[in-house]
Amino acid sequence: MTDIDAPEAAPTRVGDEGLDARLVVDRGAFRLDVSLTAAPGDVVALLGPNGAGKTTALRALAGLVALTDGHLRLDGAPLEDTPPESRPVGVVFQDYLLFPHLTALDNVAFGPRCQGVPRAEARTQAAAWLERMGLADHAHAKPRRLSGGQAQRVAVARALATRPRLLLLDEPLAALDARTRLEVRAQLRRHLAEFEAVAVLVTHDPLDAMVLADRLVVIEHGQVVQQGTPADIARHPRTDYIAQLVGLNLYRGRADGHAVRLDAGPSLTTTEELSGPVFVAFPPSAVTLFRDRPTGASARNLWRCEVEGMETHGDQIRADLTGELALAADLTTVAAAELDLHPGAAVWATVKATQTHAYPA
Ligand SMILES: Nc1ncnc2c1ncn2[C@@H]1O[C@H](COP(=O)(O)OP(=O)(O)OP(=O)(O)O)[C@@H](O)[C@H]1O
Repeated sequence: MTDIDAPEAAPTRVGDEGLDARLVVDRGAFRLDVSLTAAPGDVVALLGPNGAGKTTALRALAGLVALTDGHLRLDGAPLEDTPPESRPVGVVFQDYLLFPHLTALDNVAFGPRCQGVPRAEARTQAAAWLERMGLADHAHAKPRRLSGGQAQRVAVARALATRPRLLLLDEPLAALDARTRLEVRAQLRRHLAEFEAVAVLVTHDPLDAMVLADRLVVIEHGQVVQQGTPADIARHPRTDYIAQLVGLNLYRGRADGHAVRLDAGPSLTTTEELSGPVFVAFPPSAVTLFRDRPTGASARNLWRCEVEGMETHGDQIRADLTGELALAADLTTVAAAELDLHPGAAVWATVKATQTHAYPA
């Protein structure tokens, strides 16, 4: 076909390379309806609260639950009717599910063996994967002799050894203690960066998602509520769940120049000049609290509140406030003691316009 014959507005076929899916799954009263596209090399994190549907989405991609509706294409090939074991998909489960009676090497060789690779060749490939994962010394260890971090890497090697076109990771770091997690997270990031096909991971942990993924897809109640780069989402959260996740106070309102009339009641002054529906966000650390109405302070961004609850984070205290405006405020334990903060205490809360950030809703 010449260029002249080419249809002018041919839609870009995302699905020809990489993942193109609309996953509709009914589970009793719950309906998952999530569209996902990703190019080879992309690492996508599905993030969301408990029961949002993340695992259901992953299981639908793996073929472990059937689609009620929608489609699933990988590199242009429809997969809806392909049984799980025949899909070019590698899965790393939360608890790794290594075969306890096989060595690390044989666990990893298992995948290529199932694909018909002769035994000796499968073991050579497995040894190379373990070497890449820094596990050459543990090739002959059984899973019970491996640490959590090592078992996790064997599970990743096992999934990668089948050369999947789609790698699925279900809470890949959840079983690890905090210190191991830090180390394994960094290693996993490197391996995912080298992986040339699509990777989709499910996590509760915003830090895992932000470190490991190029793109976050946030799911709530079975639907995608926001997607974008981690930086985008952290800057411009569009739901309460995401705002909490990234540690911001978030409000909806209507802007008229620098003034935003919040849906929650009061007005707020921002540095941005906008008009129409907006979000306004600011971090809890931007809030200053007073017991008495600050004298000489302008009435702008000053609200009468009451302390509803307090939580300690290291030497910081996060106070949850209700009243004219519900907000979270961070202050040092010293400041909290000086203010004699306690649940039920009446306070004045203020935030500088320069510390707020408004963006179109
Ligand atoms: N086997 C099942 N039968 C019926 N409903 C189910 C089944 N498994 C999950 N659900 C429902 O589907 C919804 C989504 O569950 P899912 O496990 O996908 O959420 P999730 O986002 O992975 O949650 P979590 O973070 O808690 O693992 C929930 O409301 C759950 O009750």
